[in-house]
Amino acid sequence: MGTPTAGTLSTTVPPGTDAPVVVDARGVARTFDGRGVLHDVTLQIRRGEFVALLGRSGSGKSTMLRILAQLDTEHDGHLAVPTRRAVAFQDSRLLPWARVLPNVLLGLKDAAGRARGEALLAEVGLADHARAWPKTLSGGEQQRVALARALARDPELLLMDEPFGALDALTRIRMHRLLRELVSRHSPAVLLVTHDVDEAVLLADRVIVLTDGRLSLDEQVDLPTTGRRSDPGFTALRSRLLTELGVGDDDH
Ligand SMILES: Nc1ncnc2c1ncn2[C@@H]1O[C@H](COP(=O)(O)OP(=O)(O)OP(=O)(O)O)[C@@H](O)[C@H]1O
Repeated sequence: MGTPTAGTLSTTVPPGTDAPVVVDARGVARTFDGRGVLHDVTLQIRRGEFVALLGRSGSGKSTMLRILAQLDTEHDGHLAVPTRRAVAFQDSRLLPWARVLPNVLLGLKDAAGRARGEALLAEVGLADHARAWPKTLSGGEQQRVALARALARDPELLLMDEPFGALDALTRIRMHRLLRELVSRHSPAVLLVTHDVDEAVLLADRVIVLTDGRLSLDEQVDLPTTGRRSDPGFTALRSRLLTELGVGDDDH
């Protein structure tokens, strides 16, 4: 159970969870031009755990994600992450000169990988768009392809940075549903960076908050997976998180 604290919080896993640790970050710190952006971040994520990372703009969320993705290795502290990891960003980053299926299969060399890629494209409902060019797809469809591409790598760790940030509200709801299905089927550990408190509480098993580069809250989401929004605990947790982010309920 997490408790809001002012200083650095060492994150722990729920009691009784004995799944192996897939992300082990201890005392991670990052400075840019002498300015501290992340300070002493300690975070463990276990196999199959879905963690949402919230924080105000500039709190260091994307910096943390880039470090976990090892796109940024210029940090201090200890970090262990699995080799099999995948990243999805707000823009789908599909290669414009390759059709949809080749985008999903990019870098997958063996037959099993290619079969997994084709199956994933079907799972995101886009098998009939296999030969389409990315630019002919809607934003939501492009994100579905990006998800298929990420999961085709059979990642132990799926890192997502505001993947639904540019989508309209209805498409976002459909993407939430799809992501939940995909994650329960493929069980990667997930770190989802989001601005959206509702998205975090709807999707995650655990929510963490970065405040000025420090983990300031770490809380299990103890809510049923279906009908979550209508559970009384939903509003309570949402409200605690908004307070932690410095936004009153009335402002939202
Ligand atoms: N490559 C960089 N060079 C210099 N400063 C950087 C660099 N990357 C990030 N920063 C700074 O680090 C701080 C945290 O940035 P970061 O992108 O991690 O925040 P964030 O929480 O993801 O914000 P947002 O929600 O607005 O995307 C910001 O002040 C940003 O300007």
